[in-house]
Amino acid sequence: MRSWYRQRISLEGFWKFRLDERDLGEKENWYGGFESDDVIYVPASWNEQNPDWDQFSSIAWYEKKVFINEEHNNKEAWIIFDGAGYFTKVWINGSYIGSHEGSFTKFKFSIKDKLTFGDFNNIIVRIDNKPDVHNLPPAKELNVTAFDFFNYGGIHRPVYIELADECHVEDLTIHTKANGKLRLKAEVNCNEYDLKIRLMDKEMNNLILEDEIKGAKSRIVEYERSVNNVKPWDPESPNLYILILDVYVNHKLRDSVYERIGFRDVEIRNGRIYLNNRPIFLKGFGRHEDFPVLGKYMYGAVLIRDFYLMKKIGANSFRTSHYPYSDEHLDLADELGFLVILEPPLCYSNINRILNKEEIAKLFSDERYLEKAKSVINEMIKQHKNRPSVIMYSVTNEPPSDIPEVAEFIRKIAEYFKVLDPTRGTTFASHRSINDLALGCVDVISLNYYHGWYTEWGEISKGVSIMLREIEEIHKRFPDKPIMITEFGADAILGLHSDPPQMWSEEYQEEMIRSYVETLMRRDYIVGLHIWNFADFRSTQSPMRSILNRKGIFTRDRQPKLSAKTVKELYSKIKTFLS
Ligand SMILES: Cc1cc(=O)oc2cc(O[C@@H]3O[C@H](C(=O)O)[C@@H](O)[C@H](O)[C@H]3O)ccc12
Repeated sequence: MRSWYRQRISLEGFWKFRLDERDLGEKENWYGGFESDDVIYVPASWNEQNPDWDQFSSIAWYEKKVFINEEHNNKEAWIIFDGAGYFTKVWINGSYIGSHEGSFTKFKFSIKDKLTFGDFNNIIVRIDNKPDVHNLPPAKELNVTAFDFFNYGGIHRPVYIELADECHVEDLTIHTKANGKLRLKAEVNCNEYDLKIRLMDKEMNNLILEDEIKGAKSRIVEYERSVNNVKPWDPESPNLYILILDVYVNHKLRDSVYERIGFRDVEIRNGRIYLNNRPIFLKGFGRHEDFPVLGKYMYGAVLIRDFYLMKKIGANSFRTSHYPYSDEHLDLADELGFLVILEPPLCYSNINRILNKEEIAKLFSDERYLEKAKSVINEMIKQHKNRPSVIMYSVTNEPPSDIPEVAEFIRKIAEYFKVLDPTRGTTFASHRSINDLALGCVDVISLNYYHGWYTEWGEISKGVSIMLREIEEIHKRFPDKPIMITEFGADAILGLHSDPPQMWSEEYQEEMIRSYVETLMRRDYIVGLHIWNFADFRSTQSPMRSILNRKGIFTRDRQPKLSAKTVKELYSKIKTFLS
């Protein structure tokens, strides 16, 4: 939910910063203000802003003074973090405001009672980024993690103060259909009010629908209408509309919020994914939010480059591997017509590095762990539920679901997704292949394969035959479920060449991607291919990685490797709509 009406005070810029490795800050009352000569920029992770902070994965404090005008007195005020973590605590003017766990979802705290209007206010943020096996995703040490990406810490995404009238919209859920059906559910914090609903084209030139609900008294208002002549949203024509909701009390405007929506249908049936009643093929990438110096912040210009590169290469989709991406990231997907598989930060690729089988079974059977997973899923869906680009949820990445307790966990969270959002399908990225016990719990089977890299290394064709045999076996077991390959690829160091193609060379990566795509693109039960990865990204230090994971077909600074040209050629042969 967004607003042009509410006022926002950006807290982007330089903040005072202090490392607190020994956890002294709370005992020494740093929340009232602290001494430090260090400066940091927000938004961006802390690690690469100073080489001395690069390997720092503990507690750090941020401080910034902000002037709040007298005119905002009596308003509702929130401090909103688009993403910070892992564990964030906030104080204003020495008073504790609240805490939040998790780095990749938006969270906010009401601060109106703590602000001083017409004066400066001191904002203090404490971030604890210590690895922990109970974190989502789990980690034991900076370089011993269940996930294959760098454990960046800090205020990674924008933070701001938002001011609204006491009488305001709390939440807005919008459901649409390609035939113009529009359903809306608003949660309004107000006693008696009128609502004005407007639908406009994306450019805001034409008013398509205007309606009113007079004399509403309840907190929840539902509305349904059929809109004539809407243009459906799809990757070829990503037609967006703006839905505006105004709240009036005694004819006076008190709040106005909006969403950018698209009219589209997604269905999974008969072994296919249908968009607007037409079967589709997902061609694209697993991605990361990762960029030099910025860490986990994706600057708008970098996102623009990424989306134009993805378009140029013929991709139509991506997965938010392995955590929900920023609003800006998904705004561009809505705008440029990318189909998104949205994934929460439940990533377990290397969990056996940090827990044994019994410990894994115990963790995944723990009710508190399930509740924590549900909580982050809830936040993720709340934030991105109205996006036309999001067509499906990947409930987890590479869980050890050959263990019955883990399969049961997946069944429960897949069910929870349906409770929160029955309009979208579910999948999860499995790397247990034929041994996975949870493949039947989701609508689409997604498989990650590295035969030819982690196994059958140096022997691509042997790897491809094994992969194909396993997929065919899975298809036999689940003949009605669509299958997509959510990860396949090989590391390549830019400029490393080899004839014949050998591992780590650009030629080996090119041959591996070509072999996988050419083998899989013509099987009619395969509904998507996502190459791992769009671009090189930073990972944990290990003998398996050379600072970066090099499976990108672009480098970390977005220059093409040899395989980029091949992917363009291959993807041009696959149509988005299969009929
Ligand atoms: C050691 C290993 C073997 C294997 O067969 O698969 C596999 C998968 C791993 O993680 C996934 O693959 C990507 C990669 O290794 O490049 C990761 O970057 C991605 O996040 C994972 O989904 C790791 C290790 C292995």
